[in-house]
Amino acid sequence: MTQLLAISAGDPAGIGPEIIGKSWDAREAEGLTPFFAVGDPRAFEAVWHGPIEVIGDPGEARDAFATALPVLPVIDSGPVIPGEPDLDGARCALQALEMGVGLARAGTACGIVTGPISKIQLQKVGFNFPGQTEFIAEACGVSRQNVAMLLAGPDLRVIPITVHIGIADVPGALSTELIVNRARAAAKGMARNFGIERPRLAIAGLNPHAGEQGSMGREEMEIIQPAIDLLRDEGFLVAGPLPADTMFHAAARDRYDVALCQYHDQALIPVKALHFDDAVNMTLGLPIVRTSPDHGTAFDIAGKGLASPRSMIAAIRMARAAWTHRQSYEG
Ligand SMILES: NC(=O)C1=CN([C@@H]2O[C@H](COP(=O)(O)OP(=O)(O)OC[C@H]3O[C@@H](n4cnc5c(N)ncnc54)[C@H](O)[C@@H]3O)[C@@H](O)[C@H]2O)C=CC1
Ligand SMILES: NCC(=O)COP(=O)(O)O
Repeated sequence: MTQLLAISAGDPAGIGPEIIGKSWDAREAEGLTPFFAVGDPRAFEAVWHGPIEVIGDPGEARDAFATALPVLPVIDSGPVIPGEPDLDGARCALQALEMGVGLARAGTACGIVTGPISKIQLQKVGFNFPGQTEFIAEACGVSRQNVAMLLAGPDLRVIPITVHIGIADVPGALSTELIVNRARAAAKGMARNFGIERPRLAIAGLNPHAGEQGSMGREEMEIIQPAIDLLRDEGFLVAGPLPADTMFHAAARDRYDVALCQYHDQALIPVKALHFDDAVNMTLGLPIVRTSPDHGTAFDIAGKGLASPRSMIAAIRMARAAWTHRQSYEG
């Protein structure tokens, strides 16, 4: 029997508990695969009025799911004030993440959907990672160079090659090796999680007009084109380096399955402009399925009942679909 999905609640003062509760409300209308939450039950009670069943073991979640949101409890986060994050809440978010990843790695859950955390809050309690992506990679024994952060919406999939670093550090962080590693993770991840056997990769330039033959920057000639040549030698279908300003309109998007972009906002601006409501963040290159909504903690609206569960629902759906694709990919 397929195990249930684990959903870590994220920061208890953010919108994670509300969108998980709303996803449970929508379980029948949306045909969602059963799931259980990992977090502080009080964080759910503070923002959502649906039924909760505290479980002692993921094995209890299947029966509970029909009538209540099953919650596997973590340490008590203390009083939860939506929109006001604190260190107890950050510890609680970290424990939920650790437990959820552990359950997915053990096969006790069929994958993990991570609720939004505040990176700065987590770092205050000793979390020494740029984000959940790198934490999960390390927990799974995979180098952070060999995973790829995919943001996927109905009409566009993107991967940032450099991720959570300052823009001034981007040129120095780019290397032919990094681009090749991300592209390999992208290609394998498309086959394994989406059933796209020979994905078409598009790789963006860094500079205006993709450098215009070196007149506006040399990274395309010295770093990006050599990566593309290596990837083509390995048999991958790769276009690029493409000028970033003309690769995201509708006709251009039809020519590739996933776009690899040189830095965070080059990738995330187009996908969030098109699909903020229902894009999903998936980590490619892991032995486990991991998805997440595309948005953050939204402390500004937490506890007001305004949070949309659309991206969380899409993340639940994508995790389950990826799990199914993996069964046939891995035989
Ligand atoms: N996967 C994750 O855990 C992510 C975490 N973050 C963290 O979130 C925190 C806040 O980041 P921001 O840049 O402010 O981005 P954000 O996504 O939290 O919020 C941006 C804007 O979108 C709105 N919004 C976000 N999700 C919404 C939803 N489901 N329904 C309705 N409105 C929604 C917010 O109210 C806000 O106005 C940061 O600490 C960041 O580290 C950001 C992105 C992803
Ligand atoms: N901007 C995307 C993002 O912050 C995702 O971070 P994470 O999934 O690595 O925590």
